[in-house]
Order: sequence, then structure tokens, then C-alpha cells
Amino acid sequence: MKNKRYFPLYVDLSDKNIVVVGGGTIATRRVKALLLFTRNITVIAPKMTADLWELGKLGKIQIQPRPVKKSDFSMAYMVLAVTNNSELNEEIYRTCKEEGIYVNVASDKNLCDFYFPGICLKDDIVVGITASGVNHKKAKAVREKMQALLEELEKDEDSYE
Ligand SMILES: C[C@@]1(CC(=O)O)C2=NC(=C\c3[nH]c(c(CCC(=O)O)c3CC(=O)O)Cc3[nH]c(c(CC(=O)O)c3CCC(=O)O)/C=C3\N/C(=C\2)[C@@H](CCC(=O)O)[C@]3(C)CC(=O)O)/[C@H]1CCC(=O)O
Ligand SMILES: NC(=O)c1ccc[n+]([C@@H]2O[C@H](COP(=O)([O-])OP(=O)(O)OC[C@H]3O[C@@H](n4cnc5c(N)ncnc54)[C@H](O)[C@@H]3O)[C@@H](O)[C@H]2O)c1
Repeated sequence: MKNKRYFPLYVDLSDKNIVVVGGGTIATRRVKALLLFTRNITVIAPKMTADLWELGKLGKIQIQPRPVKKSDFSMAYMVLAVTNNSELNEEIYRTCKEEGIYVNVASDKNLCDFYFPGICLKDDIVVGITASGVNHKKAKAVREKMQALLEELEKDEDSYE
């Protein structure tokens, strides 16, 4: 064991406000994953990827194309700090801790109330993968293998009747 273990909590996000600060590559990947579970996502960033603009235009997420400000977290259940400015990410962490909001900082595993998992889905089966913050590439490799396994198990659907 090279790090603490985090408990895999399965939580209903469908009615909770999620604020994502940052609109780059990692924010986009995470927003796409979150959209499998909720539509209550607000992304705040002066620069957004084309995919995020498109999701905003389609009304699937709310977008705020500007720098973040402290008052943005007042209604949040969960905040993801995914900017490319680690000092700003740390400031977001401190603000959220003061306000008792769950926060995840993508640039520092030590500033995470929860880790963002690799996600595998097949119908009702939801698997979250973490490598406990130790090896992100390993988490990705396990996620790919687990997804393939779920596809394989799907073929035996009749044996679960
Ligand atoms: C699971 C996944 C979900 C997702 O992100 O969607 C995920 N990271 C993924 C990939 C990945 N991340 C990074 C690379 C580049 C290569 C490399 O550095 O190894 C790659 C590879 C790639 O992208 O291919 C860089 C990186 N990641 C973190 C830091 C900061 C630090 O370690 O302190 C840095 C350095 C940033 C910098 O350099 O500034 C931190 C975290 N990343 C986490 C999740 C959390 C738990 C991780 C765990 O379980 O081990 C944790 C601890 C916190 C959090 O962010 O929640 C996803 C794979 C799933 C998939 O593909 O399905
Ligand atoms: N956890 C992971 O899986 C993982 C993987 C790679 C990188 N990272 C970390 O994630 C972070 C983001 O990476 P990226 O590749 O998405 O970066 P990026 O450069 O693609 O995007 C950065 C985003 O931050 C936004 N931003 C900057 N200042 C802001 C402000 N004041 N208010 C709101 N938004 C602001 C920018 O507008 C942009 O949208 C980096 O800090 C990196 O260390 C994490």
C-alpha cells in the first residue's frame, strides 16, 4: 500500500449541482463522464474546448465563459478544480473546505475529498476504478480491461436469470 484507500461511494448526482472550474482537455473528459449521471453541471472558464461549447449550446450543461469567482460555489454540492493554474486550484480547494463543499483538485491528489474514477458502464452495471492516486496510467489500463470484461459478460446475460 503506497497510499490511503478511498471508499467507492455510489452517489445520486442527478439532483445535485456540480461546478467544474476549467474548460480544457481534462475538464472536457470529466464533464462527458459526469453527463452519464446528471445534467446539473456548470462549467466556468475563460477558454473552453469546442466540445464544451457544443454541449452548452445544446443545453446539456451550463457554461460561464469567464474567470471563476468565490461566489460561484455557493450552490455547489461538488466542485472540480481543473484549471491549469495550480495556485488557483489550491485557492478553490481552500474556499470549498471553508464552505463544506466536496472538492477535487486535478493537479494535486493530496487536495481531493474524492478521486475522479475511471468509469466502466454496461446497462445497470457501474464500475469505478482508482489506483489510489499512485499510478494513473494503471487506472486507465484497468478501466479498459474492465470495460472489455463487462462487454464479454453481457454475452452471458441469460445465465443471470
Ligand atoms: C482515473 C482518471 C479519471 C479521469 O481523469 O478522467 C484519473 N486520472 C486519469 C488519467 C491520467 N491522469 C494523469 C495522466 C497523465 C500521465 C500521468 O501523470 O500518469 C493520466 C493518463 C491519461 O490521461 O491518459 C495526470 C494526473 N492525474 C492526477 C495528477 C495529480 C497528482 O497525481 O497529484 C496528475 C498529474 C498532473 C500534472 O502533471 O500536473 C491526479 C488524479 N487523477 C485521477 C484520476 C485521480 C485518481 C488517480 C488514480 O486512481 O490513480 C487523481 C489522484 C485526482 C483526481 O484528479 O481526481 C484517469 C484515467 C482513467 C481513464 O482513462 O479511464
Ligand atoms: N487528474 C488528471 O487526470 C489530470 C490529467 C492531466 C492533467 N491534469 C491536471 O489538470 C489540469 C488541467 O489540465 P488541462 O490539460 O485540462 O489544461 P488546459 O490547459 O487544457 O485547460 C486549462 C483550463 O483552465 C482554465 N482557466 C484558467 N484560468 C482560469 C480561471 N481564472 N477561472 C476559470 N478557469 C480558468 C482555462 O480557461 C482552460 O479552460 C492541470 O492542472 C493538470 O495538472 C490532471
